[in-house]
Amino acid sequence: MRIDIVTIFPEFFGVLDISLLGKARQQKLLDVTVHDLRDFTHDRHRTVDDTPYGGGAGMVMKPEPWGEALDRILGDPLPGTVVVVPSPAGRPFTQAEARELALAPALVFTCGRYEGIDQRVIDHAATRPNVEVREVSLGDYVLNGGEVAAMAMIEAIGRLVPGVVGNPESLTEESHEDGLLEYPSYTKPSVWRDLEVPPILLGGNHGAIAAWRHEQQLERTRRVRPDLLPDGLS
Ligand SMILES: N#Cc1c(-c2ccc3ccn(Cc4ccc(CN5CCCC5)cc4)c3c2)n[nH]c1N
Repeated sequence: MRIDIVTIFPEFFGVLDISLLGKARQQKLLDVTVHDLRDFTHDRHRTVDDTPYGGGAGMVMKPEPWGEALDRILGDPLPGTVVVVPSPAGRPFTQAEARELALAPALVFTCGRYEGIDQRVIDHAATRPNVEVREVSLGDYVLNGGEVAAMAMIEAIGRLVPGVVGNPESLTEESHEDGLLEYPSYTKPSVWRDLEVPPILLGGNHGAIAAWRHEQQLERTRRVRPDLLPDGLS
C-alpha cells in the first residue's frame, strides 16, 4: 500500500521510521512519503494560510498550495485511491473503516492546520477520477491540526495490511474487531502483590477459557461501552 501525507510539519511523521510501521516500510509492505505543503508555495514567505472569507477568528489554509500538492500526488491515481481528510467535522473513524482502508491501493492524508483547509480543496479532490474523498474524525474533541489524527489512523490501518503484523490471529481478538471490547490479559507471575491470575487461565481447558474470555468481553462491554452491545445483549 502507498501512503502519502501532506503537512506543514513533515518532521512530525519521523516516528513512522521506527517500530512496526518502520519494519513494514523496510519490507516494502508500506510505501510512505511525507510531503511538506510549503514546497508547493511560490512566495518568499512560503505562505499557506490567509484570513477567512466572512470573518471569524483564526486563519484558513489557502487552496493553491493544496491544489498543486494533490496534482503532484494524484497525477495518475491508482483506481480506489482514497484521500483521507482528518477533520473535527468528519465521520467518526472506526475499526471497520480501518479494515476497509487497509484494502485500498493508495491513501493520501491531508493534514490541515489553523482553522482548516479551504473547502474547495476537498470539493475539487472529489472530482478527480479514481479518487474517493473521506472526511474522518478521530473523536469528539478538537485537536490543533490533522497530524495526530492521521498518525493514529495510519497506525490503525497499517497494522491491518497483510504481512505487517506477524501473527494475524492476534488481530482478531482485539477490542472492536468483533464488536466487543477485549478480555483482560495476564502473564507471569501467577501471583503479583497478592493479586492472582484467574485460576481458569492456569488450567488447560481451552473451551472453558474461550467461554470465560467471551463472558469477560460481554461484561466489560456492558460496563464501559453498552452502546457497542448487539441488540438483546444489553
Ligand atoms: N480528525 C480530526 C480532528 C481534529 C482536527 C483535524 C484537522 C484539523 C485542521 C485544523 N484543525 C484545528 C481546528 C480547530 C478549530 C476548528 C473549528 N473552527 C470553527 C470555525 C471554523 C473552524 C476546526 C479545526 C484540525 C482539527 N480535531 N479533532 C479531531 N477529532
